[in-house]
Amino acid sequence: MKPKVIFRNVSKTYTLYGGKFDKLADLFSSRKKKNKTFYALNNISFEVYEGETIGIIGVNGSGKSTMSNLLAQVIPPTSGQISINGETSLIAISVGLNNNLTGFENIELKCLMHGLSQEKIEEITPKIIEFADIGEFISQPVKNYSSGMKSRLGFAISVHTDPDILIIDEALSVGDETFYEKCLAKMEEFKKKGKTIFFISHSISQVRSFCDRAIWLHHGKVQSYGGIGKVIREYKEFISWHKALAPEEQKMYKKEMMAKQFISFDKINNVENESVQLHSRSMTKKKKNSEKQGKNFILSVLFLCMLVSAYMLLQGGLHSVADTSKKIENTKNNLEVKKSSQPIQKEVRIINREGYVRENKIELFSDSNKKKVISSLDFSEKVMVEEEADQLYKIRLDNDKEGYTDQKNISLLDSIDDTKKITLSGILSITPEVFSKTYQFYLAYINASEEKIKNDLRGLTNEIAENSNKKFLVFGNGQIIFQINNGESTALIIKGIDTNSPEFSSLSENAVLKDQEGNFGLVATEQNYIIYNKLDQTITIETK
Ligand SMILES: Nc1ncnc2c1ncn2[C@@H]1O[C@H](COP(=O)(O)OP(=O)(O)OP(=O)(O)O)[C@@H](O)[C@H]1O
Repeated sequence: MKPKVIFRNVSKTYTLYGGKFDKLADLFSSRKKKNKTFYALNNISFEVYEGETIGIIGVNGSGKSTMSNLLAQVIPPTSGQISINGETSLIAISVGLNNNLTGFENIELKCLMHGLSQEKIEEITPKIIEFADIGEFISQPVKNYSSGMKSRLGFAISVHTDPDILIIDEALSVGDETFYEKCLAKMEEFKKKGKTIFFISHSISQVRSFCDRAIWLHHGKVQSYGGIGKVIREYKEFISWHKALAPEEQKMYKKEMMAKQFISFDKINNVENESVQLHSRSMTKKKKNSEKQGKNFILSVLFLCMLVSAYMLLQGGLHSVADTSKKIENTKNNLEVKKSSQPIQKEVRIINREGYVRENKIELFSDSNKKKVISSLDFSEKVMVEEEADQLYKIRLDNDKEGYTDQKNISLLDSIDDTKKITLSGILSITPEVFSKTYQFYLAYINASEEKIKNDLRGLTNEIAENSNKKFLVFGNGQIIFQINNGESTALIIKGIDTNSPEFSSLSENAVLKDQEGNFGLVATEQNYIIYNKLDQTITIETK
């Protein structure tokens, strides 16, 4: 039988920047910063056949969504070969639907993208609407939908366009039980037709009940691959081992694993400290022995060793790395699983107000225990504060990502003292001439569509995409940049600001929000917010 999907030594790397300002500095300045390359997936190989249902499991950040995006050909691999024989369709909560279009329009658009004729679209639209079952919302813009509704519509469209390969990324986790059962029935129908399904889920019971085989991803590598029973057993063993570690050991383990994702595994294989490997490895590793050790690699290993030594010293010889390994081996027999004490009921206050990040590079945690950092936020990033409990805010970002951060890191927008107003025309002397002479002309294009900016403005010299939703349009010698989010300009960035002038001091004195070090500030004018970044000598202008 011919494989439907083949992955051969596939890797996906990302360049990690310190923050949006670092990225801008790197893109536009001649002084290049040293940014890190991160392996989200490293050297992945497998084959999947017609009619198979493959579960993809792994803890947060292990590479599941990266894998689903590669499968759906939404992103290209950095290296290796992917061969896909058939039409793929990805269903994920935040992917594939255009937020500004209505449910109806999204149906038409997605069907057209799948190459369906107008006649076929007319035939299946009522079926999609019936399956999605979101009532009147079908004629509302998708941005007004709950995540459950998005998932319903996404699933309904995808299964009705009849793809050969269906990729379901956590999309069923937000639906209710009736919808979940309806989806399962549809997936069974798919299986019977001999179609291939990739099912990415945190729910082990869903994966077990539905999949034939599974791939367990762990820190960007295939930790186990094969029959569903075997893979789930190994994964669960790992989870119990990990849960039994003390919080400090968990942190240490994660740090070590992530450090490996920053350098080539080929290099690391030669000197990999076996003591931190998991006890149950079933996959075969390709050994490469003759790699030259580069300077960076030696530094990284030294750094790792220093970290380990420092940790062991601090803990007064708590455990050696070898001990940790033994501990893994003897998890079930010797380790006492720490029982959490009675959970303390925290009082939750509903906030639902917009806020600004008030320090640069604050940590966003995945849950209120603050164990896992999921991203870092830059000064002045706008967030929606949903609730507060125990001086911790639960916040939502523009891309619908949610997380927790300390209350002190966020200023609620309506609590910002907006009275210290200054005018934009009053600070033009600190901006480069190319902007100050015709600033009103440029300002008129904040909130304009990308298309309009490109049509109307001359001198576009560069276009830099940060991801599928966000890009920068660079004009002239790079001093005028429009930030585009989802096809619309959301901010105008001016580079080459004179930060030594008295006008800049007055700008910073009037800041209604400032970071502690005084490098970043937000200033309110009658119509705009101006965010200055002293380090990069930029101001970012947004409309209020
Ligand atoms: N565009 C990106 N730039 C930088 N790093 C990224 C990017 N996308 C993903 N990553 C990183 O790659 C790793 C794998 O991410 P991915 O979203 O694939 O994990 P996941 O297993 O789907 O996580 P989760 O279960 O939380 O959804 C993570 O460490 C993530 O931070």
